[in-house]
Amino acid sequence: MTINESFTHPLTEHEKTSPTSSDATTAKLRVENLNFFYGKTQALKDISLDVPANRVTAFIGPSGCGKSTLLRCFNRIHDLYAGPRSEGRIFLDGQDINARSVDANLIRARIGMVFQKPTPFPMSVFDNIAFGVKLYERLSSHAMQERVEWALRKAALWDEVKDKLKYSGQALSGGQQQRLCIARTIAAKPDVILLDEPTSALDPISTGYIEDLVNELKQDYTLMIVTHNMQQAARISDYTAFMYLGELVEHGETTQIFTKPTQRKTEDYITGRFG
Ligand SMILES: Nc1ncnc2c1ncn2[C@@H]1O[C@H](COP(=O)(O)OP(=O)(O)OP(=O)(O)O)[C@@H](O)[C@H]1O
Repeated sequence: MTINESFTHPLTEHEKTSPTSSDATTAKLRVENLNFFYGKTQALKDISLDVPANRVTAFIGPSGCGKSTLLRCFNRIHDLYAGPRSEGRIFLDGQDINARSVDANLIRARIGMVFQKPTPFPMSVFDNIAFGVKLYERLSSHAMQERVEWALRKAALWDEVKDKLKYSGQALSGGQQQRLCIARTIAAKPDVILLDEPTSALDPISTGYIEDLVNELKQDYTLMIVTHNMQQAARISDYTAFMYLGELVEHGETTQIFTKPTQRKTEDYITGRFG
C-alpha cells in the first residue's frame, strides 16, 4: 500500500459539510483561525493563510514571533509533547489534518520536516534514507536501492556520496549532512517539505547548494521555509509571510512584500528598523 492510498481516510460527515473545507482544495494547505498555546502562553493568534502548491513560502519575523511553532503545526509535531494546545483548523488538500480519523504519522510522511541543525541518524548514509522509507513502505532490496539513489540525486548529493553509502551519515560535512536530511525527507515521497532555518548552521557554499535545491524542489513539492535571512527569503521564496508577536501581519508575493509592503510593521522589519 502506498502512502497516498493509505492516507485517503474517508472524511467524516462534519468534515464533508464544513462550510470552510469545501473550497479548501484551492490551496495545498489552508490555515483557518489557528490559535496555539504553550500552557498559558499564546504563541499563535488567529492565523489564517493559504499556502499555494509547488511554490516556496518563506516565514519571516523577529525571534519569538511564532514561525517555528506554526511550521510544527503543519506536521503535528506538537502532538508528541504534553501541554501544547491549538484551536482552529489546517487543511491539506482539503482534508483536516487534525481530524480524529487522520493518523499523525501519515501526516508526517506527507509533510516532511528538515531542522536547523543537521540531524543524520547514527547509521550509514544508505540506512539514513532507507530507515524512513521502511516505516511506510515495503520495498524489495533492488527497489530500495533505486529509491535511495533517487533521493540522493534529488538532493544533489549522489555524486558526492555514491562511493560512501556505507559510511556513517554523521561523518559527512555539515552541508552534506543537511542535504542528507533533505534526501531522507524526500525519500518518503512527501507532498510538502518544511524547512526550519535549514542553512543557519552552514557556510555560504553549502547555503548556496541548499538554496539551489529548494528552487529545484518546488517543481515537485510545496515548500515552506523559516529564515532569519531577509536576502535568502527574497532570493528563494515566491510568497512571504511576516509574523510579529504571534500574529500574521502580512502575507503576499515576495516581490510585493519586499518592495511595497502594505503594513508599516512589515516595512520597518524588512528595512532593519527592528528585529
Ligand atoms: N516548548 C515551549 N514551551 C513554552 N513556550 C514556548 C515553547 N516553544 C516556544 N515557546 C514560546 O512561543 C513563542 C514562539 O516561539 P517560536 O520558537 O515559535 O518563535 P520563532 O519565531 O520561531 O523564534 P526564533 O526565530 O527565535 O526561532 C515564544 O514566545 C517562545 O518563547
